[in-house]
Amino acid sequence: MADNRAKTRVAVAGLGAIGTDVVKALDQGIEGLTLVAVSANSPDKHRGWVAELKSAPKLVPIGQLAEIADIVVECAPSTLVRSIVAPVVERGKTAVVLSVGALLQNEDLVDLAKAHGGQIIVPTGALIGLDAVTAAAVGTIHSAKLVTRKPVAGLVGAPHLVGNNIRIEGITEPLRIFEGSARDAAKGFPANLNVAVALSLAGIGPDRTRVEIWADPTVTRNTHRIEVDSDSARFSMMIENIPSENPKTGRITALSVIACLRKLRASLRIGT
Ligand SMILES: NC(=O)C1=CN([C@@H]2O[C@H](COP(=O)(O)OP(=O)(O)OC[C@H]3O[C@@H](n4cnc5c(N)ncnc54)[C@H](OP(=O)(O)O)[C@@H]3O)[C@@H](O)[C@H]2O)C=CC1
Ligand SMILES: O=C([O-])CC(=O)C(=O)O
Repeated sequence: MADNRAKTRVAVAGLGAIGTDVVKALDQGIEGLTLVAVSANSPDKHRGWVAELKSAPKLVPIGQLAEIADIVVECAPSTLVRSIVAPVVERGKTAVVLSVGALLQNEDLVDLAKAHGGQIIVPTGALIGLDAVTAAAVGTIHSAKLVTRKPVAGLVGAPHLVGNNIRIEGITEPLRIFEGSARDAAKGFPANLNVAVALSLAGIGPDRTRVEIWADPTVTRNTHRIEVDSDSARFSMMIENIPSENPKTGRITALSVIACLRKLRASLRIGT
Protein backbone atom coordinates (compact mmCIF):
# COMPACT_ATOMS: atom_id res chain seq x y z
CA MET A 1 0.00 0.00 0.00
CA ALA A 2 1.44 3.41 -0.96
CA ASP A 3 2.26 5.84 1.86
CA ASN A 4 0.80 9.17 0.78
CA ARG A 5 1.85 11.14 3.84
CA ALA A 6 3.91 14.25 3.06
CA LYS A 7 7.62 13.87 3.64
CA THR A 8 9.23 15.74 6.51
CA ARG A 9 11.67 18.34 5.13
CA VAL A 10 15.17 18.17 6.62
CA ALA A 11 18.03 20.70 6.49
CA VAL A 12 21.63 20.18 7.62
CA ALA A 13 23.68 23.04 9.12
CA GLY A 14 27.39 22.27 8.73
CA LEU A 15 29.02 20.03 6.13
CA GLY A 16 32.04 18.76 8.05
CA ALA A 17 32.83 15.32 9.46
CA ILE A 18 29.24 14.78 10.64
CA GLY A 19 27.14 16.84 8.22
CA THR A 20 28.60 15.40 5.03
CA ASP A 21 27.74 11.80 5.97
CA VAL A 22 24.27 12.81 7.18
CA VAL A 23 23.56 14.62 3.92
CA LYS A 24 24.71 11.63 1.85
CA ALA A 25 22.53 9.25 3.89
CA LEU A 26 19.50 11.52 3.48
CA ASP A 27 20.17 11.67 -0.24
CA GLN A 28 20.31 7.86 -0.37
CA GLY A 29 16.87 7.86 1.27
CA ILE A 30 15.53 7.78 4.83
CA GLU A 31 11.91 6.70 5.34
CA GLY A 32 9.55 9.69 5.46
CA LEU A 33 12.26 12.36 5.12
CA THR A 34 13.48 14.56 2.29
CA LEU A 35 16.62 16.72 2.28
CA VAL A 36 15.80 20.28 1.22
CA ALA A 37 18.70 22.53 2.28
CA VAL A 38 22.26 22.60 3.61
CA SER A 39 24.62 25.32 4.97
CA ALA A 40 28.37 25.68 5.23
CA ASN A 41 30.85 28.40 6.08
CA SER A 42 32.47 28.29 2.62
CA PRO A 43 29.66 27.27 0.25
CA ASP A 44 31.98 27.27 -2.76
CA LYS A 45 33.99 24.42 -1.21
CA HIS A 46 30.86 22.25 -1.20
CA ARG A 47 28.97 23.35 -4.31
CA GLY A 48 30.45 20.60 -6.52
CA TRP A 49 29.58 17.51 -4.50
CA VAL A 50 26.24 18.91 -3.32
CA ALA A 51 25.19 19.51 -6.96
CA GLU A 52 26.04 15.87 -7.76
CA LEU A 53 23.64 14.45 -5.17
CA LYS A 54 20.66 12.53 -6.60
CA SER A 55 18.32 15.24 -5.36
CA ALA A 56 20.45 18.35 -4.79
CA PRO A 57 19.36 20.49 -1.80
CA LYS A 58 19.61 24.30 -1.74
CA LEU A 59 22.91 25.64 -0.36
CA VAL A 60 21.84 28.61 1.80
CA PRO A 61 23.03 30.64 4.84
CA ILE A 62 22.00 29.18 8.21
CA GLY A 63 19.50 32.02 8.75
CA GLN A 64 17.24 30.57 6.03
CA LEU A 65 17.11 26.95 7.23
CA ALA A 66 14.29 27.28 9.77
CA GLU A 67 11.94 28.66 7.14
CA ILE A 68 12.65 25.98 4.54
CA ALA A 69 12.72 22.82 6.70
CA ASP A 70 10.67 21.04 9.38
CA ILE A 71 13.78 19.57 11.01
CA VAL A 72 17.20 21.23 11.13
CA VAL A 73 20.24 19.12 12.04
CA GLU A 74 22.92 21.27 13.69
CA CYS A 75 26.44 19.95 13.08
CA ALA A 76 28.35 23.22 13.01
CA PRO A 77 30.76 24.95 15.44
CA SER A 78 29.25 25.27 18.92
CA THR A 79 29.22 29.10 18.73
CA LEU A 80 26.44 28.85 16.11
CA VAL A 81 24.01 26.74 18.13
CA ARG A 82 21.86 29.65 19.23
CA SER A 83 21.52 31.21 15.76
CA ILE A 84 20.67 27.82 14.23
CA VAL A 85 18.34 26.42 16.90
CA ALA A 86 16.36 29.46 18.15
CA PRO A 87 14.55 30.23 14.85
CA VAL A 88 13.71 26.53 14.45
CA VAL A 89 12.09 25.95 17.83
CA GLU A 90 10.40 29.38 17.73
CA ARG A 91 8.48 28.08 14.74
CA GLY A 92 7.44 24.96 16.65
CA LYS A 93 9.85 22.86 14.59
CA THR A 94 12.54 20.32 15.54
CA ALA A 95 16.28 20.88 15.95
CA VAL A 96 18.69 17.96 16.21
CA VAL A 97 21.68 19.29 18.17
CA LEU A 98 25.21 17.85 17.98
CA SER A 99 27.08 20.70 19.69
CA VAL A 100 25.43 19.62 22.91
CA GLY A 101 27.93 21.40 25.16
CA ALA A 102 26.60 24.74 23.93
CA LEU A 103 23.13 23.92 25.28
CA LEU A 104 24.45 24.64 28.77
CA GLN A 105 25.15 28.29 27.86
CA ASN A 106 21.82 28.48 26.04
CA GLU A 107 19.48 26.64 28.40
CA ASP A 108 16.64 29.02 27.54
CA LEU A 109 16.43 27.33 24.11
CA VAL A 110 14.62 24.48 25.83
CA ASP A 111 12.10 26.97 27.34
CA LEU A 112 11.72 28.55 23.90
CA ALA A 113 10.98 25.13 22.41
CA LYS A 114 8.45 24.44 25.18
CA ALA A 115 6.71 27.79 24.68
CA HIS A 116 6.28 27.25 20.93
CA GLY A 117 5.74 23.49 20.74
CA GLY A 118 9.17 22.88 19.22
CA GLN A 119 11.59 20.11 20.12
CA ILE A 120 15.34 19.75 20.64
CA ILE A 121 16.68 16.26 20.02
CA VAL A 122 20.13 15.22 21.25
CA PRO A 123 21.27 11.99 19.60
CA THR A 124 23.53 9.60 21.49
CA GLY A 125 26.29 10.84 19.15
CA ALA A 126 29.77 9.66 20.06
CA LEU A 127 28.55 8.17 23.35
CA ILE A 128 26.97 4.90 24.39
CA GLY A 129 24.12 3.90 26.63
CA LEU A 130 21.85 6.95 26.77
CA ASP A 131 18.90 4.56 26.40
CA ALA A 132 19.82 2.97 29.74
CA VAL A 133 20.65 6.33 31.36
CA THR A 134 17.29 7.90 30.42
CA ALA A 135 15.51 4.76 31.65
CA ALA A 136 17.40 4.80 34.96
CA ALA A 137 16.59 8.52 35.31
CA VAL A 138 12.89 7.68 35.43
CA GLY A 139 13.84 6.22 38.82
CA THR A 140 16.71 7.62 40.88
CA ILE A 141 20.30 7.83 39.68
CA HIS A 142 22.74 8.02 42.60
CA SER A 143 25.86 8.81 40.58
CA ALA A 144 27.03 9.19 36.98
CA LYS A 145 30.60 9.47 35.77
CA LEU A 146 32.35 9.73 32.42
CA VAL A 147 36.01 8.88 31.86
CA THR A 148 37.28 10.04 28.47
CA ARG A 149 40.64 9.13 26.94
CA LYS A 150 41.71 10.74 23.70
CA PRO A 151 44.83 10.72 21.58
CA VAL A 152 46.74 13.98 21.94
CA ALA A 153 45.63 15.20 18.47
CA GLY A 154 42.01 15.13 19.58
CA LEU A 155 42.64 17.48 22.51
CA VAL A 156 45.27 20.04 21.54
CA GLY A 157 44.05 23.62 21.54
CA ALA A 158 41.25 23.05 24.08
CA PRO A 159 40.64 26.24 26.13
CA HIS A 160 41.29 24.40 29.44
CA LEU A 161 44.77 23.41 28.24
CA VAL A 162 45.59 26.81 26.76
CA GLY A 163 44.21 28.75 29.78
CA ASN A 164 46.12 26.63 32.31
CA ASN A 165 49.28 26.35 30.23
CA ILE A 166 49.06 22.54 30.15
CA ARG A 167 51.25 21.13 27.37
CA ILE A 168 50.31 17.69 26.09
CA GLU A 169 52.27 17.60 22.82
CA GLY A 170 55.07 15.06 23.17
CA ILE A 171 53.77 13.28 26.32
CA THR A 172 54.71 9.59 26.40
CA GLU A 173 52.36 8.39 29.18
CA PRO A 174 48.63 8.96 29.85
CA LEU A 175 48.06 12.28 31.64
CA ARG A 176 44.87 13.21 33.51
CA ILE A 177 44.17 16.76 32.34
CA PHE A 178 40.77 17.39 33.93
CA GLU A 179 38.60 16.20 36.78
CA GLY A 180 35.38 17.98 37.65
CA SER A 181 31.75 18.49 36.69
CA ALA A 182 30.29 18.06 33.21
CA ARG A 183 29.49 21.79 33.25
CA ASP A 184 33.15 22.71 33.72
CA ALA A 185 34.28 20.05 31.25
CA ALA A 186 32.07 21.61 28.58
CA LYS A 187 33.57 25.06 29.22
CA GLY A 188 37.15 23.82 29.12
CA PHE A 189 36.73 21.41 26.18
CA PRO A 190 33.88 22.74 24.00
CA ALA A 191 34.80 20.67 20.93
CA ASN A 192 35.53 17.50 22.92
CA LEU A 193 33.07 17.03 25.70
CA ASN A 194 29.67 17.10 24.07
CA VAL A 195 29.39 13.55 25.32
CA ALA A 196 29.75 14.67 28.95
CA VAL A 197 26.89 17.11 28.55
CA ALA A 198 24.73 14.56 26.73
CA LEU A 199 25.26 12.11 29.60
CA SER A 200 24.42 14.82 32.14
CA LEU A 201 21.23 15.91 30.36
CA ALA A 202 20.10 12.27 30.12
CA GLY A 203 20.85 11.65 33.80
CA ILE A 204 21.48 13.85 36.83
CA GLY A 205 22.47 17.17 35.30
CA PRO A 206 25.74 19.00 34.52
CA ASP A 207 26.72 19.79 38.12
CA ARG A 208 26.37 16.29 39.59
CA THR A 209 27.79 14.37 36.61
CA ARG A 210 31.51 13.82 37.18
CA VAL A 211 34.06 13.82 34.37
CA GLU A 212 37.70 12.76 34.02
CA ILE A 213 39.66 13.51 30.85
CA TRP A 214 42.93 11.84 29.93
CA ALA A 215 45.31 12.77 27.14
CA ASP A 216 46.58 9.32 26.24
CA PRO A 217 49.37 8.75 23.69
CA THR A 218 48.77 4.97 23.99
CA VAL A 219 45.27 5.09 22.40
CA THR A 220 44.33 5.74 18.79
CA ARG A 221 40.60 5.95 19.49
CA ASN A 222 38.43 8.45 21.36
CA THR A 223 37.41 6.30 24.31
CA HIS A 224 34.47 7.04 26.61
CA ARG A 225 33.50 4.97 29.65
CA ILE A 226 30.32 5.74 31.58
CA GLU A 227 29.61 4.48 35.09
CA VAL A 228 26.10 4.84 36.47
CA ASP A 229 24.64 3.71 39.79
CA SER A 230 20.88 3.92 40.26
CA ASP A 231 17.99 2.38 42.20
CA SER A 232 17.16 0.16 39.21
CA ALA A 233 20.56 -0.88 37.87
CA ARG A 234 24.29 -0.36 38.06
CA PHE A 235 26.08 -0.27 34.73
CA SER A 236 29.32 0.70 33.09
CA MET A 237 29.93 0.80 29.36
CA MET A 238 32.80 1.75 27.14
CA ILE A 239 32.98 2.86 23.53
CA GLU A 240 36.20 3.18 21.51
CA ASN A 241 35.55 5.54 18.62
CA ILE A 242 37.61 5.58 15.45
CA PRO A 243 38.29 9.25 14.71
CA SER A 244 36.84 10.65 11.47
CA GLU A 245 38.80 13.04 9.24
CA ASN A 246 38.24 15.52 12.12
CA PRO A 247 40.35 13.92 14.92
CA LYS A 248 38.06 15.43 17.57
CA THR A 249 35.01 13.63 16.14
CA GLY A 250 34.40 9.88 16.14
CA ARG A 251 33.08 8.23 12.96
CA ILE A 252 30.10 6.78 14.80
CA THR A 253 28.71 10.26 15.52
CA ALA A 254 27.34 10.73 12.00
CA LEU A 255 25.94 7.18 12.08
CA SER A 256 24.16 7.98 15.34
CA VAL A 257 22.49 10.99 13.72
CA ILE A 258 21.43 8.88 10.74
CA ALA A 259 20.01 6.22 13.10
CA CYS A 260 18.18 8.96 15.01
CA LEU A 261 16.70 10.40 11.79
CA ARG A 262 15.65 6.91 10.67
CA LYS A 263 13.68 6.49 13.90
CA LEU A 264 11.67 9.67 13.36
CA ARG A 265 9.30 8.20 10.79
CA ALA A 266 10.19 4.50 10.87
CA SER A 267 7.47 1.85 10.93
CA LEU A 268 9.50 -0.16 13.46
CA ARG A 269 11.42 1.72 16.12
CA ILE A 270 13.91 -0.07 18.37
CA GLY A 271 15.36 1.30 21.60
CA THR A 272 14.24 3.96 24.05
N1 LIG B 1 27.25 15.08 20.22
C1 LIG B 1 28.34 14.38 19.93
O1 LIG B 1 28.49 13.22 20.33
C2 LIG B 1 29.40 15.01 19.10
C3 LIG B 1 29.31 16.32 18.74
N2 LIG B 1 30.27 16.91 17.97
C4 LIG B 1 30.10 18.34 17.66
O2 LIG B 1 29.40 18.46 16.44
C5 LIG B 1 29.77 19.69 15.80
C6 LIG B 1 30.20 19.39 14.35
O3 LIG B 1 31.31 18.51 14.38
P1 LIG B 1 32.13 18.15 13.05
O4 LIG B 1 31.22 17.75 11.95
O5 LIG B 1 33.21 17.22 13.45
O6 LIG B 1 32.78 19.59 12.71
P2 LIG B 1 33.64 20.02 11.46
O7 LIG B 1 34.61 21.03 11.95
O8 LIG B 1 34.14 18.85 10.71
O9 LIG B 1 32.55 20.77 10.53
C7 LIG B 1 31.94 21.98 10.90
C8 LIG B 1 31.09 22.48 9.74
O10 LIG B 1 30.44 23.70 10.13
C9 LIG B 1 30.48 24.59 9.03
N3 LIG B 1 30.33 25.98 9.42
C10 LIG B 1 31.20 26.77 10.08
N4 LIG B 1 30.73 28.02 10.19
C11 LIG B 1 29.52 28.02 9.57
C12 LIG B 1 28.55 29.02 9.30
N5 LIG B 1 28.70 30.29 9.70
N6 LIG B 1 27.41 28.68 8.63
C13 LIG B 1 27.23 27.40 8.20
N7 LIG B 1 28.13 26.41 8.42
C14 LIG B 1 29.25 26.72 9.08
C15 LIG B 1 31.81 24.33 8.37
O11 LIG B 1 31.76 24.81 7.02
P3 LIG B 1 32.98 24.63 5.96
O12 LIG B 1 33.01 23.16 5.62
O13 LIG B 1 32.56 25.47 4.81
O14 LIG B 1 34.21 25.09 6.67
C16 LIG B 1 31.90 22.81 8.47
O15 LIG B 1 31.30 22.22 7.34
C17 LIG B 1 30.91 20.28 16.64
O16 LIG B 1 30.41 21.29 17.51
C18 LIG B 1 31.40 19.10 17.46
O17 LIG B 1 31.97 19.50 18.69
C19 LIG B 1 31.33 16.19 17.49
C20 LIG B 1 31.47 14.86 17.84
C21 LIG B 1 30.55 14.17 18.70
O1 LIG C 1 34.45 11.08 20.94
C1 LIG C 1 34.11 11.84 20.04
O2 LIG C 1 34.03 11.46 18.87
C2 LIG C 1 33.72 13.26 20.25
C3 LIG C 1 33.58 13.68 21.62
O3 LIG C 1 34.22 13.21 22.53
C4 LIG C 1 32.61 14.73 21.85
O4 LIG C 1 32.36 15.57 20.95
O5 LIG C 1 32.05 14.75 22.94
